[in-house]
This record gives sequence, C-alpha cells and structure tokens, in this order.
Amino acid sequence: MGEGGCCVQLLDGDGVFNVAGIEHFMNSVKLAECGLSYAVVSIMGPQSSGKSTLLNHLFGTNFREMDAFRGRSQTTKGIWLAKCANVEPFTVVMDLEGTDGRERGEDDTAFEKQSALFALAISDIVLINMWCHDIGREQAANKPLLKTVFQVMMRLFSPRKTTLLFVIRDKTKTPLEHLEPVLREDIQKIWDNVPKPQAHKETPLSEFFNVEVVALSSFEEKEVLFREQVASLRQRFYHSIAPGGLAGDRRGVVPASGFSFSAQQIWMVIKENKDLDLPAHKVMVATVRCEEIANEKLAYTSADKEWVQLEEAVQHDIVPGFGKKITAILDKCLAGYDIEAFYFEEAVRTSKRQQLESKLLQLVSPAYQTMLGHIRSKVLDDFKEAFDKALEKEGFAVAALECTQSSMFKFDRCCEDAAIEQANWDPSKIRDKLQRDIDTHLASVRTAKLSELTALFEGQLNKALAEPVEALLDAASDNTWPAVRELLQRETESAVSGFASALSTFALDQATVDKMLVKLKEYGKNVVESKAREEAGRVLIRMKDRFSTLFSRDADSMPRIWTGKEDIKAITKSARSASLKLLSVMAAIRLDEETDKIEETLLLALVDASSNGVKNRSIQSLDPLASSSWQEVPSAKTLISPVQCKNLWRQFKAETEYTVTQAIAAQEANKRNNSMLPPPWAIAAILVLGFNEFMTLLRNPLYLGVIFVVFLVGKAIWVQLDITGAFQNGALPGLLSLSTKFLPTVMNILKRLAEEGQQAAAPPSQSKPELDSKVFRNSIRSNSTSDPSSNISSTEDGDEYSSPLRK
Ligand SMILES: Nc1nc2c(ncn2[C@@H]2O[C@H](COP(=O)(O)OP(=O)(O)OP(=O)(O)O)[C@@H](O)[C@H]2O)c(=O)[nH]1
Repeated sequence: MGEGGCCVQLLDGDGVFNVAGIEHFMNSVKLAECGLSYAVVSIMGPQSSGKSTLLNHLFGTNFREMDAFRGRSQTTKGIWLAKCANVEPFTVVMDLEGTDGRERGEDDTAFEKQSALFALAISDIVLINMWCHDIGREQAANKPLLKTVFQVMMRLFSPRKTTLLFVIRDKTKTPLEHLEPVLREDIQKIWDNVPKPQAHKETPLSEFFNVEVVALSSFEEKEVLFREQVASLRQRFYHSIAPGGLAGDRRGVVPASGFSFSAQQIWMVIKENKDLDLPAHKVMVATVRCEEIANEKLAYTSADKEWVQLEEAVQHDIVPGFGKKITAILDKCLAGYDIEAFYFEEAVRTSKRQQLESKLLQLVSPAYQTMLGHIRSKVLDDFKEAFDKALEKEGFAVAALECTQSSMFKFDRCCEDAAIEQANWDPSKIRDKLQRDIDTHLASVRTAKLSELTALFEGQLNKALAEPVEALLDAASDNTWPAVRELLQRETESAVSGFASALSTFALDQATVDKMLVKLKEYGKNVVESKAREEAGRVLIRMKDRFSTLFSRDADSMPRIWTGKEDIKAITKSARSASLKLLSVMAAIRLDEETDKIEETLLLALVDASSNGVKNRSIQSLDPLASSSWQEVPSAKTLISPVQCKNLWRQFKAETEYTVTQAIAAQEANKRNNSMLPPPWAIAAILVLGFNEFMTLLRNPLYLGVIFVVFLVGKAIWVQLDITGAFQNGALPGLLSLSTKFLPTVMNILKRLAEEGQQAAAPPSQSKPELDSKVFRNSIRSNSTSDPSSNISSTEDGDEYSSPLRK
C-alpha cells in the first residue's frame, strides 16, 4: 500500500482519544512540517457499505475491510487515521465507524453524533457513502446519518465550509444526471426539516456545505470499472485545497503542528457535550501551540552552548562584540519560533513572540548588566590613570575636561558594542553613575591638590612673615607696626597673586576663589598676630634684654665701665623708656591703621606718675592702668592689658633694679679706688703740721693709736647725736639741740664702753677688737643710710620700692 500503509486508531470504540498513537503517527509522517498545506478527508456511511474498501482503493491506505465471504458485520470501531499515498498536498484520511450499527443499538447513537461532529469539525472533505438504491427512498439508510450531520453542524459555533462528497455505490444504469437532482432534493428536504437556531433559520445549505456527487460501480460485480472510476475520483483529491479544488473554499484551518492538540481539544469539547466555538478553538490552539513553541525555543536557547560560554565569559571580563553575539543568539531563537508558529493566528503568534522575546531578554539581562558593570569599572580605572598622567602635563581643569570627555566617549562606544538589538536597553543610568564616580574622583583629587597648594602658599607666607615680624617687633619703635603692616601687605599680595594664578588652572567659580584668597590673607594676618602674641608673652624678657643692652652698653655698643663719670640716672631713665616703648608696641596688635593712646597712657601712668608721684598723689588715685582693656582697642587686638602692663612694669623694674645697684656700687668702688690722694683732712694736717711732722705722727704708732681712738669716739658721738638730722631743721635749732644732748651722749658712750669693758673681762672671748668691729659695723650701716644709691632710688621711685641695700 506504499507510503500510506501506516494507520492508527484515533478514537477507540469507547471514545478514548489515543494521544500517544496520534503523536507517533504525526512524527512518523512528519505532519507537523506541513503548515497549512494539508487536507483532512473523512468518510461516513452505513456500516459495511464498503467504506474501507473505497478508501483503500482511493488513497492506498490499509484500513481493515470485511471479508466478503463472512457476511456483513461491523469491522471499523471508533475512528481510524491514515495518510493518503501519492496525493498532494499531504492528505489525512479518517475512517469512521459505520452508522446504523446493529451492535451499538439505539442508545449508542450518541457516539455516532459525537463522531460525526468530530469529523465535521476537523475535516475539509467528508465522503458520504450511500447505496444507489437508497436515492429517493423514504426509508433510505443514509437519511438518519444526514440528519445527524446537519444537526450537529448547527452546534459548530461558526461552521467551516465543508465539502460533502456523496459517493453513490453500486450505481445502476440510471445516469448520474438523473440521480443527482433526486439526491439533492432529498438532501435539501432533510436540511429543511432539521431544527435550526434562530440565527440560521434562513441560512441556505450552501453556506455550510459544498455538495458534490459521484457514482461508482459495484466493487464486487464490476471491479475493473470500479477501479477505473476510483482512479478518476482520486484525481479530484490532487490539489484539493487549491482555489477551485475540492476543498478550495475551506475556512479556519489549524496549522499541521497543532493538528493533534486541536483534535484532542475538539474531542474533549464534544464529549462534554458543549457547542464548538471553532474560531475560539483556533485561538486557543494557537495560544497553546505558540506557547509550547516559545518555551521549547527558550529552553533550547538557555542550553545553547554559545550562550552558556558567553555567559560564563562575561562574569570575568568585558566580552568584545557582546552585543552582536547575543543579538545573533536571540535572532536565531526568534527565527525558529517564527518558522514554527508561522501558521497560527497572527495576533496570538505575535503576542507569544513578544513574550518569548521578553523572556529571552530576561535571560540575557544579568549578563548585559554585568557587562555594563565591567565597562563602567574599566572606563573608571582608565580614567583615573589617564587623569594622573594628564595632570603632569596640563592644568587641573583642562585635564579633567579632556579625560572626562574621552572616558565618556569610550563608555558610549563600549555600550554600543554591548548593545543588544532586540533590547534597546538604555545604559544612561550606568553612564550617570560613571559620571558621578568620575566627578567624585575629580572632587577628591581637586580637594587634595587644593589643600596641597594652600599648604604650599601658607608655608611660603609663613616663612616670609614670621621671622621678619619677630625681628620688627623685637626692634620695637614708633615705626614697628607701620613696618609690620607694610610687610604683611607686600607679602600677602605677592602670595595671593601667586595663589590666584595657581588656582586659575582649577577653573573654580569666582566665589570659591575669592574665599580661598581671603583665607590666605587671613592666614597671613594670623601669622602676624600669633607671632605678636608669642612675642607679647616674652615681652618681659625682651624688655629686660633691651634694658640691660642699653644700660650696660654705650652708644657704640661697647660695654660700659662705670668710671664714676656716667650719669646712671639718665642712663637708667633712657633704658627704661626704651623698654617701655617695647611694652607699648607689644601691648596691642595694630594691623589696621588706627591710632591708640597706649603709649601715652603708659608714659603717663608708669613714668610720669612715678616721677611726679610724691608731688601729685591725686593722679595715682585715678590709675589709668586699672583696667583690663585699652580704650579704642578691641579685646581681640589686645595682647597685654593695662593691668598686665602695670604688673609687668613693676616686675621689670624690680628685676632690673639689681643691675642699677650693681652699676652704682661699681661706680662707687671705682671712685674710691681712683682717689689715690690722701683725704682732705690729711692734706690739711700736712699743710698745718708740715710734712715731716705728719710723717712722724704717722710713723709713731702711739700717736696713730690715739688719733684712731679719737676718730672712733668722734664718729660714735656724731652718730649718736644724729648731727645731720639735727641740722636739717636749721643751724640754730641744731646747735641748741646738740648742746642739750652732747653731755648725756658722751656720758652714755663712756658708760657703754665701761660696760663693754667689764663684759670683756668676764668672758675671755669677748675682747675689745670685737667691740670695735661692732661699732664699726654700726657706723657703716649708718653710713649707708646716706649712701648715694638710696638717693637715686628715692628720687626715681618715690615709695614704690626700696633699694636692696636698704632692705
Ligand atoms: N455490493 C458491494 N459490496 C461491496 C462493495 N465494496 C465492498 N463490498 C463489500 O462489502 C463488505 C464490507 O466491506 P467494508 O469495506 O469492510 O465495509 P465497511 O463499510 O468498511 O464496513 P464497516 O467498517 O464494518 O462499517 C465486504 O464484504 C466487501 O466485499 C461494493 O462496491 N458493492
């Protein structure tokens, strides 16, 4: 039976659908590949009316036929399926269980109806097998069948136009031309009598069916003729689906790959006794099938070797040509889908394609994101490297702009390379992130460079200011602060102009630049101020240094030798006023050209007040230094407050006192050493006594002892009587007081001498020389009260301090 030999039972006699069998059948005959180019033919008719015999002869199939010699009984159960041999296009033929079956009985007619509806739903051409002698007969065997066919056709929601080919068997000598009108009349009558739904009440038969009629001679009696007629009938099945063909105006064909599923679903609906909505069924079949195809393609792509390798590679690094490779893989998958789903409903096919596409994109999206991540970090790394190099050659702003532009360009190019055509994904978020990362890097480098630059200029400014300011402050004079101001201005201007030109390469906004320049200026000012504060902290040492320099060195910086001619008072005064100058210069920061009265106040309070102190005590009661702030000087600018000045001055004076005293002592000693001439009384004695007598007097130790004793006694009387004190109030009162005190004093001295003598006799250790030394010490002490040094201190200081010697 050629290639059509294979046949399969689609439905068994109990109405069970043979899913595995039909799948196997479809695979073995490759039905799925036919698309829409296939036709389905089925045959209905009374039992044992030679249906199988006809199909086997017509299509070269191998359906079971009844053995002619065994009698007529049912051979075909359920529905059988086979491929027609040598017919184009691909034609599937179904052999249905015969109607009016004696075995099934009346109650089983349900299966007849179900199988008839099934055949009508899936067939393009239905052969109705009938005996010639039944034509025009009231009790014709095929009448119930036709009734059934027309009735069930009404249950198709929207019927497909089916070709009903009536095959008249065992034709008689009556020509077909006479038979056909009678048959058509019979058919029309049956059609008219079939109860129809309201919508189809007036619908003509031709809307549902193409009715064709053919007559065949008896196979049993005129086999040769039968074969000839069958052969010519076969011709009508060639190109049956082409326009003008036997099924040329069929509608709503299910693509071949959906045939099995469609048949199953139709049978299910029929068995559940529901109406068949064929258009909806078609959409349903398309939906299921397209989804199956899409899933199959997706699964295939997920396991695709090329894709798996690509996915693995992209985890580690940038994959060149990523976009093109992925695009090709997706294209391949979608093209496969398109081919297989081509014959299904366009709307369904398209929407399923979109679903497949989005699933495919979901599949590749993580890889794409990873790829973008690689691109971003690679571009960022490259940017950092390029920027570092560019900074060596160009200014910050230029380097930043160039490197940023080229990096962004590079990113865009890499993104183009990674772009997947189907996706049209926008990498702008990653691009923005890259831009932000670049900006952050630039900002941090900018901050570092700017602080480097700031430190550099601050360092330079500090160097240019600190030491000169220290020197200027140390040389405190009227010109100190103007000079400091000038220095500050000059150095700040030069630093600021250098800094400004260095900043210009950063392309900062003017406000920021101004702020930084102002900060540098402030820094310069702070350097000066902190230097001034530092110096103010050392002002006492500086004052003492200045004092001792001026005091102990002359105008030529030569150390002074206190010969006795120097005016110590004047020297002290000028040295102190120079030190006071230092104090007044250091008392406040004067970076603004505002005048203050610190110097005048200090002079008035410390120098003038002390020299006038004895005379004008009322000034002291209004001490201008009894305040913690200077007039007209803000506290921020005050380095030494008035009270501190006062205390410092007191300390300064106390600590320099010793130097002055030393100088006076040195001067005195020098004076004494230099007076090699005998004292005036000796010169007078020499003149009176003559030199020889004087020498005799000197050479005679007894005379000398007497003179010495007289001197001592005289001196003691002088002291006791306080002769200088007595004459302070005038000569006459002095003489009167002396005259009254003289005798008691002499007596007192003599008495004390006697007492001392007695005591000296008692403890042998206390001898006269000791008494003498005591008296001598006393005399020295009294002498010192009239010492010139005490004179100086009292004139200079009033009561403020006393000479260490007096203390
Ligand atoms: N009179 C007559 N008998 C035929 C013709 N063709 C076949 N037969 C005979 O009819 C009997 C039944 O043949 P089948 O082909 O099995 O009939 P069927 O309609 O397929 O039978 P079921 O499948 O059982 O319904 C056989 O004995 C055939 O020899 C024909 O053209 N005329």
